Amino acid sequence: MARKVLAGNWKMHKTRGEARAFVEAFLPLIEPLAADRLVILCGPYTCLDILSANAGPYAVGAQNVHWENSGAYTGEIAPVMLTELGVLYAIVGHSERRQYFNETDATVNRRLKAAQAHDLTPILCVGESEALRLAGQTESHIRFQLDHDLKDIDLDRLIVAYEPIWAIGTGKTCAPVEANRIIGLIREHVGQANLPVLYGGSCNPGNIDAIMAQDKIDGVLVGGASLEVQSFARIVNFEAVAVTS
Ligand SMILES: O=C[C@H](O)COP(=O)(O)O
Repeated sequence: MARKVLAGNWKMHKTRGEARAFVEAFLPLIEPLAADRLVILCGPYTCLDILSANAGPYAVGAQNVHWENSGAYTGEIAPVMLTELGVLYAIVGHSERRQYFNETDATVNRRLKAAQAHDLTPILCVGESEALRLAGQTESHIRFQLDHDLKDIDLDRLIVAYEPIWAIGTGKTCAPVEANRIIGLIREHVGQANLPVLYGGSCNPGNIDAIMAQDKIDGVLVGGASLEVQSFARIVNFEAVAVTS
């Protein structure tokens, strides 16, 4: 049985001390972890060793990864620097990277390849802006991203996250039924029946059960609500409920 993925993306939050305090308080709330769940904590680079020291009930992820293993790339992080710290996953192509740091589908593709070459499982983020959604271009935009980002990528070692940009950090969650529909389209377009596809965008303790009740959603990528211990623990401990409509 494929495990449900509950991934927290701390973005540029938490000092080392704060990360240590989070883990100490978090572990008792999620252990013993149900066998059908995989928890991933994607902290800032400066916290990865702290997260790794306590890994087991959860796995450690990074928020990006470069395509070279060394070189004159100021501010970047190499795959081997992450694996040396026990990192197993790396978010690639997050909309904040695309929006603020000029990530393109070409660089996203290079990062995905490098991650896989070094046994990091990438979590590729795709999703449309509000303008694209209003223009009726959600599906075509996502298909374009997938076609370019996933060129020559091993589809057996990949997680995709559908993150509508208009739902990120806004409190405007995509309706679970609609997220389920888009996630179904993503899996179909990629052509990999067992591809894990997550939803991301204003997930919180109040909506997690409804999101996880959808049949095509394999988990969530959580930003703001993963920063607070009780909140992320409630998300990890989501209650599986049957879809009624
Ligand atoms: O990577 C996480 C997403 O950007 C979602 O962030 P959010 O849960 O704060 O909306």
